[in-house]
Amino acid sequence: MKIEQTALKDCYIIHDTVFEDSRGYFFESFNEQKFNELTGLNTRFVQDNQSASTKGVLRGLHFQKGEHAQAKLVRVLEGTVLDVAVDLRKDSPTLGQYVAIELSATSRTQFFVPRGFAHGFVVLSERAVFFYKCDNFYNKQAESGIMYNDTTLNIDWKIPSAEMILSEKDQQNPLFNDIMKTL
Ligand SMILES: Cc1cn([C@H]2C[C@H](O)[C@@H](COP(=O)(O)OP(=O)(O)O[C@H]3O[C@H](C)C(=O)[C@H](O)[C@H]3O)O2)c(=O)[nH]c1=O
Repeated sequence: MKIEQTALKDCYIIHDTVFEDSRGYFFESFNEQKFNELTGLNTRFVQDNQSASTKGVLRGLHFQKGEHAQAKLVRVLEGTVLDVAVDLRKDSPTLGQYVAIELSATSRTQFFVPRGFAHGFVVLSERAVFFYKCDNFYNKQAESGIMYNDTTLNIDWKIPSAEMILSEKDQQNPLFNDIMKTL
């Protein structure tokens, strides 16, 4: 397992060590000791989530507020997505900046999104199965979001908005500048 820093503090790209042989492949998809040693964090994940989506589906940008904030370790089990993490940490010098990374079942790359970030992804392949570990439990009352096409964030999602499929909820997410007033 190797980790790669990003421009946003504590937001890491993880490259797993894959053992391939004539049968196929094996890799440790998560090892708490190695993860915390390499990141210097003390993360304990408590909930795993999985979703399947067709091409163009955009889930996000989502986050949970306050004490219910979640760090997420995300990866793709099938297909390809563009995954995006936005820094919402008020004291961060990179507040409002984002990292976008293509994750796929073939690359097996993982992406760690710390607490204090909004997170979302858009599906680039015909179908994608998305799996992620969370270090805090789901709390519906603490859920919040930001419009994916907020011009302040100016995220390049790589596909036209006309091709995107969003939930009713995600079509009505607040804007970054408005939500930051509530945090
Ligand atoms: C997130 C979550 C949802 N749910 C229920 C609530 C709804 O009845 C249903 C679908 O929820 P939602 O439409 O919010 O699912 P996504 O749009 O995939 O939401 C996720 O999207 C992006 C990618 C994220 O990073 C978040 O973890 C998460 O918000 O599952 C639960 O029961 N537990 C949960 O942890």
